[in-house]
Amino acid sequence: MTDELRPVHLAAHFPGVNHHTVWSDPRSGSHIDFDSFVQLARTAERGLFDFFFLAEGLRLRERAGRIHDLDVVGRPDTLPVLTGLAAVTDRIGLIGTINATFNEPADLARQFATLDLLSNGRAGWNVVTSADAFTGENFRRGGYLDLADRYVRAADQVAAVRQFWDSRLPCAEDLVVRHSPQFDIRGRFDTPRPVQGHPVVLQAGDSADGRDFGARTADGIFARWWETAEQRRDSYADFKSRASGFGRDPEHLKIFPGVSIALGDSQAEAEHNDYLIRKGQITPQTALALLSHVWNRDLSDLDPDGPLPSFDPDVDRPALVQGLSRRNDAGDLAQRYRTIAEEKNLSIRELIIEVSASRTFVGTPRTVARALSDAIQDRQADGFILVPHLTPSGLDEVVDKVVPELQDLGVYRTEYPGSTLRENLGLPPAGLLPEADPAAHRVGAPANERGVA
Ligand SMILES: Cc1cc2nc3c(=O)[nH]c(=O)nc-3n(C[C@H](O)[C@H](O)[C@H](O)COP(=O)(O)O)c2cc1C
Repeated sequence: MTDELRPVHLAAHFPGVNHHTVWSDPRSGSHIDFDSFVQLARTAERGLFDFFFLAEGLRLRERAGRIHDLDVVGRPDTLPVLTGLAAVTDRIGLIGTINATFNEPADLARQFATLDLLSNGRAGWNVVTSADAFTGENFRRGGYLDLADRYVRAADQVAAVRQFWDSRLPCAEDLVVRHSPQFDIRGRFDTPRPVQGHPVVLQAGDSADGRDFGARTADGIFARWWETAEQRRDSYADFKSRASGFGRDPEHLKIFPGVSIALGDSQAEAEHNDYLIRKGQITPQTALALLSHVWNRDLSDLDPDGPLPSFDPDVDRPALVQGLSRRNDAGDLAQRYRTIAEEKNLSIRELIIEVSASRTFVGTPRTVARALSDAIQDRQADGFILVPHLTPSGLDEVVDKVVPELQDLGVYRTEYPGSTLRENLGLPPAGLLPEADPAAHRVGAPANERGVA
């Protein structure tokens, strides 16, 4: 890799509860069969991606009290899937999104330590707060936790989990004690220490509190990909300066926005393909569902090929769509939609297709590789989480055609540089690392063998 150029990192997002999949494409496969997870993860590993990524949706979305019939209907639980993938992959990182709101530190610490052990140091946890009461109703405590407390608990949760990871084998010295507003723990950890010391922690959540939490605590951010280059630079710089403000080296906080790629043999063909993909994603019903979310009104009776509604969004009533972050900027967004629709004479569906374009890199493998690299050199991101429009074959072309171009540009690895996810991401060691001597893990080994002073 060329020294002066910043490297491009890539990750693979397995599509979940969303409208990214083009179901009308005959190549669309199952989002539930384990074979689909295996195929996508192995493709990403062939492309030397840093990690395979699973988002989390703990409750199917609903609109006006009914299941959102355009979503994938459920999916297998994150950690068992990643654990299964650990057995059929060798080098790629495995990052799972798990909320910090409804779980207990001892459980999370055991689960991610185990994934790290079984994958030989490839585990990562994407921390989300998912604190809407609707999701919370699935759990023992009901709605649970005001918005204002979400990140208080998340910070406490991650700190407690790391405390467990840092504790050693059962012995008197290693009581895990934590008395905090969220937890009252006096326990012991029964899982061997993670290979990475601390598995990698990402964070997703974009409010000021969310950004502060991520900048203070995480190794990386699953970030939004803003519409303009200036917004992306600002957002990137904001995360980095928050990290510096917390006394951290900003290079140790990696920014990974989620983006898509549409390819063609010429720019014109790529643009045509991109339009077909977005048209396949934004079906007439999806267009109306997305507009209903912004307007906070049920607009399913409108004509998707007709104009935007003349009335304004209803920002005062309870959220119509449950399980999806509410648009706090609905008034401004509706105004923007109107301006674009009027300027370009677009129907509802055409407008939603138009505004969904900003997340996609469109071009030939060569121009897309250059654009990805340019965004990294321009400090808009440190890497990308690629969201394919097809499962499980949606990254084949990227790996076969874009990765070699990135390598040609001198911005992409030709082999994995390390053996752990932390090493491959260029992150420093964290937490207590296990002793080289496996006997040190033996229960009953003398304290000095276990490294306990
Ligand atoms: C890029 C991104 C990805 C997210 N992915 C998930 C997810 O997979 N599961 C989930 O429950 N919440 C997810 N969230 C929601 C956040 O955890 C959080 O609940 C939400 O963004 C509201 O917090 P905020 O006000 O700090 O943004 C995601 C948020 C962002 C910005």
